[in-house]
Amino acid sequence: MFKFELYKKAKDSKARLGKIITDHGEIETPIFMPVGTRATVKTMASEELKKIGAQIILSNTYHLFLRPGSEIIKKAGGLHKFMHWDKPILTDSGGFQVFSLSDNRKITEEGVEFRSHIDGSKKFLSPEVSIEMQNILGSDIIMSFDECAPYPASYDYVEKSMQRTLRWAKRGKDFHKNSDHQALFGIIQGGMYKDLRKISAKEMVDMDFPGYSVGGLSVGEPKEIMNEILDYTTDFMPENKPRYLMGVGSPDYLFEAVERGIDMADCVLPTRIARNGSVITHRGKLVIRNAKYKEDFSPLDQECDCYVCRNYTRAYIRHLFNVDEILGPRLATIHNLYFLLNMMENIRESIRGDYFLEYKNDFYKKYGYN
Ligand SMILES: C=CCOC(=O)Nc1nc2cc3[nH]c(NC)nc3cc2c(=O)[nH]1
Ligand SMILES: [Zn+2]
Repeated sequence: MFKFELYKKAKDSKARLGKIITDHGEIETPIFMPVGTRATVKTMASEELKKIGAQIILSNTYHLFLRPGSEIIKKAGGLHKFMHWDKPILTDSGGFQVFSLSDNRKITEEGVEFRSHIDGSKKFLSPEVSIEMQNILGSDIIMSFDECAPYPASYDYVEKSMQRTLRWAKRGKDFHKNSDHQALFGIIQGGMYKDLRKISAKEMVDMDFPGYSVGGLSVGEPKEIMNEILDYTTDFMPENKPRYLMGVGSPDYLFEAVERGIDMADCVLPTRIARNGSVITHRGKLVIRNAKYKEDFSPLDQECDCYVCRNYTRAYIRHLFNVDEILGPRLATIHNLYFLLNMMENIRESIRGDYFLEYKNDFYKKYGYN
């Protein structure tokens, strides 16, 4: 099943409190979703993800389509069993990955021909192939096959791309049979052009998807433009369905998205920067390899109660990175994920108690945002 319950709308912004109910459990929103590109949130076992409070994780259809391939996932009984994760999973359509990972691709009305970035072999993705693969993965939320227009892009290019993405969405919806167990989201495109965003949103809403994403953002555009387009677009999205913004994951971008009515977000950032020693704390980001932490026996973040901050010191974690010990990236990943998941819990509390904007401003001041 798939249901979204809207609990509360903030008084001071478009922030809202909700709950998504799926076959594999419930998700309190607003939510941050850790990314597990190749059926693993890098360095994390699924039990550890549960312990730090992850309610839902992402995985990428494009990558799993190439390796291990749909046959093996099918034999494993689907992605939940394959990776031993029994909570909700969201998979992408493969669109964004094809456009960002493989070169010499050819986009036609039918779909996208491309060469695998692994072995250069010819591959083809289309709305139907993408839905079929996501059906095999068995994820609880699946995405329409779309084109994320590059930034910058001409009005004409974005208009044609957005119209094709609408036709692709319709084909995917008609092809998808398992909608009681796998909710197919529509993806609103339209680049940085408000009139195209309005058309895309209205046409997508007319197709009556159970949830919607705002695509084509966080692609290098200035933050102000992203916020303006996002604020404009969410006004055309139904209140009673989840709203998902892809590719957003630093504290400020998450606050700004929630403030503009977003319920779900994902990003590789917190786990990617953790692996090279960048740690998110309440006082800003710190680079743990820095020599100044050599004899600093305090926790990564004084105000964090995660497993790492309760048991390990900056000096020790700096040492691990300094000698390239694999425990270093693991501890930094646990902390960064916990930090964002816990921040989202605090955001939900602040909406519940009608002090979201105060919480945001306090957080920004301490973090050192302008
Ligand atoms: C993974 C989620 C499911 O999304 C899709 O199946 N398609 C899709 N993914 C995106 C991912 C993005 N990441 C960023 N910045 C890091 N911008 C993004 C934009 C899109 C987009 O327009 N479409
Ligand atoms: Zn911590």
